[in-house]
Amino acid sequence: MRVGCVKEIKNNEFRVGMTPDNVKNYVRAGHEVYIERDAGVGSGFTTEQYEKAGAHILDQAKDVWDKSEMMIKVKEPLKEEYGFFHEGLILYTYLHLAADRELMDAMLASKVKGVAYETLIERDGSIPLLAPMSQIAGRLSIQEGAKYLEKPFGGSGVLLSGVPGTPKAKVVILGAGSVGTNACKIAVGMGADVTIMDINLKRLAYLDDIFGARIQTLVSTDAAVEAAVSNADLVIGCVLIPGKAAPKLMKKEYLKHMKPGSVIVDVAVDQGGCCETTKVTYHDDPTFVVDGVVHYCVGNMPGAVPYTSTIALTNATQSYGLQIAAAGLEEACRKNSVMYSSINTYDGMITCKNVADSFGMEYKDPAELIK
Ligand SMILES: NC(=O)C1=CN([C@@H]2O[C@H](COP(=O)(O)OP(=O)(O)OC[C@H]3O[C@@H](n4cnc5c(N)ncnc54)[C@H](O)[C@@H]3O)[C@@H](O)[C@H]2O)C=CC1
Ligand SMILES: CC(=O)C(=O)O
Repeated sequence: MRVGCVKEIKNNEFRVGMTPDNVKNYVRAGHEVYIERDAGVGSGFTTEQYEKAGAHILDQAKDVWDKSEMMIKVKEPLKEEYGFFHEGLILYTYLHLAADRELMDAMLASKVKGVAYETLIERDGSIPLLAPMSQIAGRLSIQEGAKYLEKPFGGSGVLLSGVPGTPKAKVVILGAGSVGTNACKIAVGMGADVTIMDINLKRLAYLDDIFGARIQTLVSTDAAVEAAVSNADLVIGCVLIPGKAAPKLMKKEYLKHMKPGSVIVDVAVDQGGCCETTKVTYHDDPTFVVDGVVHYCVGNMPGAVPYTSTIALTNATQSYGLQIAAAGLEEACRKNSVMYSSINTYDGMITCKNVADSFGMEYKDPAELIK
């Protein structure tokens, strides 16, 4: 298969979809790989390394898109890239379509086969292509939250750990999945007073086993969320229903009961966010204030640590990518049926139920389309 990888063009996005090591493995498997010049420099990989690994280097992104039967990216394509779509192209990347109607319409119109990292669900319920970035975003969420609690950054001036004789900061984490668990780990490590909430009792039991008496676990109900966040210094929003727009657990009215200068990091912003007041921000201007509460809503948080993120992401994406390249998307799904869950658009149809439901549109079962 002809496989391509372009430089990411999202604001302050330095990750790349393939490393030189990945290129080597695709080439070894008999595929042709096309890389845009300088695609990997932000992550520390030179064009010479890609060339040495066996890639064809092209100067223009358009040429890479044109050559590719499968495009391996990190972030959802931006408007400037929609014109490069062509019928039958396999687009293997994060898509987050429930939060991006325009992208979905462009993919349907051009009959792109959209394979979304974030909806590939393994038999045990895990989301292996989302997990590594969730681990990173979860850890970063506390780092960023701690920074924006500092007075010069608009925060209330609370140190997460406190010091002997002062209160610790109260951190409330909404969602106890990959992001939540990693946020919890760092917040506990930094000595904060941590509460983590979820609707999944098994997840709460797991965290209780891991962290013991160092954290408070709570079932997430409207009343429990309202009570917990009204005392919080830092709220991390990280709930997910794969493919769907995030549920709005944090109502605007709750902000009035929060302390001025407290901080919300809405990691779930890529699925529309779990706060009513969330709007997308970027690394170059990551925060805004509503009712005295600082909001950090960056949709590509791992892009800030591209060296770690690119390696972590491609460690996970390579094996599924190689399966697609070897057999074609259809045969790869027949051989490994979990891959159906990753197909969001196919031949002009929406093939992820939660994406279709988010827009009230028709859903087609990919397993029926690809027999
Ligand atoms: N902004 C960024 O840069 C990044 C954002 N993310 C996003 O973070 C979000 C969370 O991802 P993961 O932790 O990997 O997902 P996950 O599936 O591991 O965890 C989500 C948790 O939310 C819980 N949940 C669902 N509905 C809930 C509700 N009503 N109340 C309380 N809990 C509820 C689920 O039970 C689950 O435990 C996703 O939207 C993901 O795309 C992930 C990585 C980077
Ligand atoms: C999950 C995602 O969208 C990201 O890592 O940017």
